[in-house]
Amino acid sequence: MSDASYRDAIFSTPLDRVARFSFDEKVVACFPDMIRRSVPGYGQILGMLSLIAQRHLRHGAHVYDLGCSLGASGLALAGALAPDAFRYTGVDLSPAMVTQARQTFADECPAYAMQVEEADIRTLEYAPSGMIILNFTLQFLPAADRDALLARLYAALEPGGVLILSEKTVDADERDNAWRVERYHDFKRANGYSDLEISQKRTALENVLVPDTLDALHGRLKQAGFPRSMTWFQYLNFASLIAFKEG
Ligand SMILES: Nc1ncnc2c1ncn2[C@@H]1O[C@H](C[S@+](CC[C@H]([NH3+])C(=O)[O-])CC(=O)[O-])[C@@H](O)[C@H]1O
Ligand SMILES: O=C(O)C(=O)Cc1ccccc1
Repeated sequence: MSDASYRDAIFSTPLDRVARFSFDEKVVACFPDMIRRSVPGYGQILGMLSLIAQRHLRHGAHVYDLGCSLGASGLALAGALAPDAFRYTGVDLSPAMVTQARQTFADECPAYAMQVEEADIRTLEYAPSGMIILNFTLQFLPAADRDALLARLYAALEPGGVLILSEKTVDADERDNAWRVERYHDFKRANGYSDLEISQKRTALENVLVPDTLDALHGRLKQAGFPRSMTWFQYLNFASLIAFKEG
């Protein structure tokens, strides 16, 4: 069964050497469980994405979902909007994610215009769009590539378009950061992860997921050309921002 989803147990046994985290077949097989148990507010962010789309998208506009993984944002949009309300392009670099996302759209919403491309979002040629979603993706790019991508996305947005940027964040203040990270680990423990799983995943994500501060994220958006951005959601060290291209 291609769309079976398993409980995330990737870091549950002691590993001699913890490899860098990667979005491979093993992660794909348990990804829905992993992201739901590891990202505070993930479901609420997806729910709000479709309400934001309903308010901001002109009828028939194009939506990009960059680093779409299994296409959860696309499914949320298709669950709330009519088939002719939008056209969707999900983009991901992981072949295993792309294969599974395509299958999910074919099974779950065949009447909708849902495309999935296997590509690097840093080099893709962008078509004009009304909404661009970066749901926990920018954090995986080398820091040096982030501003250039955001500037290209600003250019691709139509006047009146919006960018949604969800990210794990870090606090500039060390004590605040320690408190938030400790409560995040409590959140993971409450969701069934052991101390070993928490610690090995933390090692696997070192230098792979490099979080910015909220201030740095707003600064990047300004630098990219966005005259206005807001943090519309925050839960511990996870946040979602909206940036507007005035039209
Ligand atoms: N350069 C790149 N180009 C394209 N894709 C990339 C690149 N780098 C990483 N990715 C892809 O970005 C995704 C990040 S997960 C997004 C969750 C999803 N948005 C969700 O709402 O479920 C975040 C997480 O797991 O925390 C992975 O699928 C990578 O393959
Ligand atoms: O689990 C973590 O520590 C996270 O930061 C969230 C996450 C979720 C899914 C893949 C990678 C990171």
